[in-house]
Amino acid sequence: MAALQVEAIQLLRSDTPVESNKRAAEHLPVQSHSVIKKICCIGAGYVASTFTSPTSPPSCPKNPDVEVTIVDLSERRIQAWQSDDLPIHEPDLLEVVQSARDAIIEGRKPNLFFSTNVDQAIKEADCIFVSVNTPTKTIGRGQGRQSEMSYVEAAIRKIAEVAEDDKIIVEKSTVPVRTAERMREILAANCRPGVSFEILSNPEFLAEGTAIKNLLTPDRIIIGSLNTAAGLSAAESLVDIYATWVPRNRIITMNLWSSELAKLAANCILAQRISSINALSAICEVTGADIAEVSYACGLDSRIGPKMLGASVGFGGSCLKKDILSLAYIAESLHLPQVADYWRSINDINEYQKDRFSRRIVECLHHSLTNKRIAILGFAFKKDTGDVRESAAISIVNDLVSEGGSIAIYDPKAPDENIWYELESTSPDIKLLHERVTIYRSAHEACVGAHAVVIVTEWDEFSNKTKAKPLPAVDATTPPRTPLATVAPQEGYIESKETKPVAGRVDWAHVATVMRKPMYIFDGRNVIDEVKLEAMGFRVEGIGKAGTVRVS
Ligand SMILES: NC(=O)C1=CN([C@@H]2O[C@H](COP(=O)(O)OP(=O)(O)OC[C@H]3O[C@@H](n4cnc5c(N)ncnc54)[C@H](O)[C@@H]3O)[C@@H](O)[C@H]2O)C=CC1
Ligand SMILES: O=C(O)[C@H]1O[C@H](OP(=O)(O)OP(=O)(O)OC[C@H]2O[C@@H](n3ccc(=O)[nH]c3=O)[C@H](O)[C@@H]2O)[C@H](O)[C@@H](O)[C@@H]1O
Repeated sequence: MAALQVEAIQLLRSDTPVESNKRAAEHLPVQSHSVIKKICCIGAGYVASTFTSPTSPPSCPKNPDVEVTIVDLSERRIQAWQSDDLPIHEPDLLEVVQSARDAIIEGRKPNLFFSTNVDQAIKEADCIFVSVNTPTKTIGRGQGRQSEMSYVEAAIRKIAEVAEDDKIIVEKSTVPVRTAERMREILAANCRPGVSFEILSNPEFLAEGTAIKNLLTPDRIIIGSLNTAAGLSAAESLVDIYATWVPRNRIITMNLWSSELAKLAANCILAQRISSINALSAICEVTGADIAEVSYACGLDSRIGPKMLGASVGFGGSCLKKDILSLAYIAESLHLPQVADYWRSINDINEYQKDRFSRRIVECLHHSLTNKRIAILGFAFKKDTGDVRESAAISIVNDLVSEGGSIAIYDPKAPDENIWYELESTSPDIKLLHERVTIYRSAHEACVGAHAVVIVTEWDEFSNKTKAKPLPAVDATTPPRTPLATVAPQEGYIESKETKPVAGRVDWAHVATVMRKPMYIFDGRNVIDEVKLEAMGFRVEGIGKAGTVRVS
């Protein structure tokens, strides 16, 4: 039997019948539920940032008695969480963590702890969040396509091994649908006699760069459970925790499998919107349509909405690509090849977008980068994070190095070691990479002697647009007075009459004095007001805007 078929049968095999979507709450006797007092979060990565605040004052004064211990196998990560040099860059995160640390000084009971003592934290907790990484597999069957579940499995085995009493286990990591069933099998086979576990799904929807905002005012909290009395009771215990700061109507309980799948679905739909607009950007570049205006026009339809429609050099980050791969693999395992192809095409367009951008740079620079210096502004996969995982910058730098260019990188937050790690693990020639690539401490330094500047991340400091209040809501019955062409569609931006450089931002007039001529800017994020910069002598090539060359 084909391997995939076996897997499909395994995936569909169910020791318990597939629970119906209808909540059983109204059919089951109302049970009292336990009160969660001690939480353990396994995995001290990005998602752990969501555990730093809500259960600790002042953000949530109603939860002062709930203790949270965040554990990790990595001593280095835990030490960083305990210092002022946190392991991740996230706006407002340090203040939140410091506020929890200030508890003792202010006479409050400390309730946020970081530790490498995983066993002890598991033993003491009544609720354990599994927040470990689930990257795409790099070895074995399903490599490059399937989610690597070994970290989740190790965490579950550890819980089974050390737990001495009943626990609620919460899937916080993004996992394939029906993972909870596999967890249940592992727990049942390995736990101590008399100990029982209830598994909930509570996917995380934070976006990096806005983690604290998403935490404090989430669009929704999803809690999935089995439709059993014990499952519903565990879900209610978790609802109680969130309900101390999230309005009750935003906390949605549902069937376990729906919750697991909803997380993957949400990321795939978000990525699908970006690939849709990026596919349209290619049409804009050859027709004279402007992707910013197209996106704005589409986003005004209330059924579509304006978010996640920003054309770009391609989406990055640790999750969108891998979650699409995971969903496609699940579809394939379920013998739904058309469904798998549909989702994979979203990643295909993303690769195409990155490749098109690299080729456009090379073609504009007369098909050769030999003896040419290219400044790369931004290496993180988006602004307000230092995370470089799957950033579009990785393939662009590798492409430009292989074309003979010398590359000068600047990013305000991405750690040098992470930039090197990503480049080295994808480079076809590491020696050449080190000969050709240098990382600089400022955008101005990186631009000295450059033949071209490539903006890969939309950090505010690279933009020459003035950030202003969002555009007023449009009354559908009255046409806007401002002609569309002068309304910048990116949320929160309007055209500025400002000509002087804004403090803390790149001084493009200065950059014009240090670059080689002709001066190209390849704006992979459309953060540049090209009219102003072209007046200074730059040639600006934006995404989805008619440019010098046609790249298909
Ligand atoms: N990064 C993000 O913004 C979001 C991530 N997610 C999902 O959340 C999960 C975690 O993501 P990140 O926080 O980005 O991962 P990460 O890679 O930043 O952190 C995971 C941490 O788990 C630790 N770990 C792995 N196995 C362990 C074990 N057995 N015991 C103790 N610690 C262990 C690792 O050392 C690492 O520090 C993934 O499934 C991801 O898809 C979901 C929403 C947002
Ligand atoms: O599961 C996850 O990890 C998270 O993945 C994404 O969050 P994140 O990857 O942090 O950031 P996004 O804001 O979604 O951006 C992803 C990529 O798309 C790009 N993007 C975003 C928006 C847009 O309009 N255009 C665009 O190209 C960004 O620059 C970035 O490279 C989702 O937005 C979160 O809801 C989800 O929880």
